[in-house]
Amino acid sequence: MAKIHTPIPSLKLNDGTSMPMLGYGTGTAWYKKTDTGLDQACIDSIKLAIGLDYTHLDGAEVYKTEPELGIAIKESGVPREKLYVVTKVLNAKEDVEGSLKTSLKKLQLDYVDLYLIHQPFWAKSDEELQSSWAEMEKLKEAGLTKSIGVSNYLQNHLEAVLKTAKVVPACNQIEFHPYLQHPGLLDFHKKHGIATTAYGPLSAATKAKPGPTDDFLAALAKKYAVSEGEISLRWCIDQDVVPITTSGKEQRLSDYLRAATFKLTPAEIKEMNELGQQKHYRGFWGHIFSEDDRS
Ligand SMILES: NC(=O)C1=CN([C@@H]2O[C@H](COP(=O)(O)OP(=O)(O)OC[C@H]3O[C@@H](n4cnc5c(N)ncnc54)[C@H](O)[C@@H]3O)[C@@H](O)[C@H]2O)C=CC1
Ligand SMILES: O=CCc1c[nH]c2ccccc12
Repeated sequence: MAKIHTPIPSLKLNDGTSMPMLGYGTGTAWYKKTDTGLDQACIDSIKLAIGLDYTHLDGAEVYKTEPELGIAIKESGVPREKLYVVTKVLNAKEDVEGSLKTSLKKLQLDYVDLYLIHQPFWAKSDEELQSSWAEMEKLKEAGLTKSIGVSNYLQNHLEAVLKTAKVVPACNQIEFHPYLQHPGLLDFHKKHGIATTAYGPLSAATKAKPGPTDDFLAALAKKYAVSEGEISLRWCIDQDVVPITTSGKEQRLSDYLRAATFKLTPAEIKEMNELGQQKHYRGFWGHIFSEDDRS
């Protein structure tokens, strides 16, 4: 398949590093409940994504796909430094350094670009959030990761971390789409220089349908001659949010790169946001977040 050569833009993070503004995720479509051995389809899909020019690769220890990610990176032939590799520790109460070292071994890498605490819900107190963050700071200092960040943190979790942090989290990876816009949390991120990365970015165009954005998504897709998925990705990028998507389908992966080829107008973003606010949808962690956690 021919490559689309409009480069994916990068977002400058608060530690001076740059993050490619479209990620390929190895979680939802490839997640293994139990360790069933290497998944060749997952390896092939990651290699395909890298071949298409996806450089931002999102993993996590809990997905059990780090070995596949490591093999795909090796076999892709793309130099390590051209890739942006992310992984996550699920429960930062335990040995965070040991978790990262295990992940690096599985990934066959010396360092990751970004290491995230996957979620804050293991912590029973602010002190636990703060001491786990201090452990993350040591990993950055040791060069095992270029950047450190968090995922699924609410404003109160970030406030606790920031009280004692020497390094401000580089990003917070959250579920983000028109039906889950977190306006308060995004303002807080901006105020503190924390980048937002988005999982579930396609939700309004896929599993959260039908909904109030349906007609507008369709109209924008027609206007820009792209799919509703690409509109959803661009809606993130135009708000400085980095979407992480995934697909086992080559055509979809290739098409998503067209999100780099156009720009929504401020009026279109405003209208999408207003329509999206008429519905609430959360696809992940719903058993843990309360219905009030929409900020
Ligand atoms: N930090 C966290 O707690 C979480 C992180 N993630 C990360 O984000 C990545 C992407 O998350 P997703 O929710 O999968 O992102 P997404 O919203 O981009 O959805 C991608 C899924 O939608 C499906 N899809 C695409 N086009 C479609 C269409 N036209 N009709 C129907 N279905 C379609 C794809 O097959 C794929 O399974 C994960 O792989 C993982 O790396 C995901 C969930 C939670
Ligand atoms: O990262 C979020 C999605 C996900 C996929 N598999 C698991 C297992 C445990 C927590 C979250 C997830």
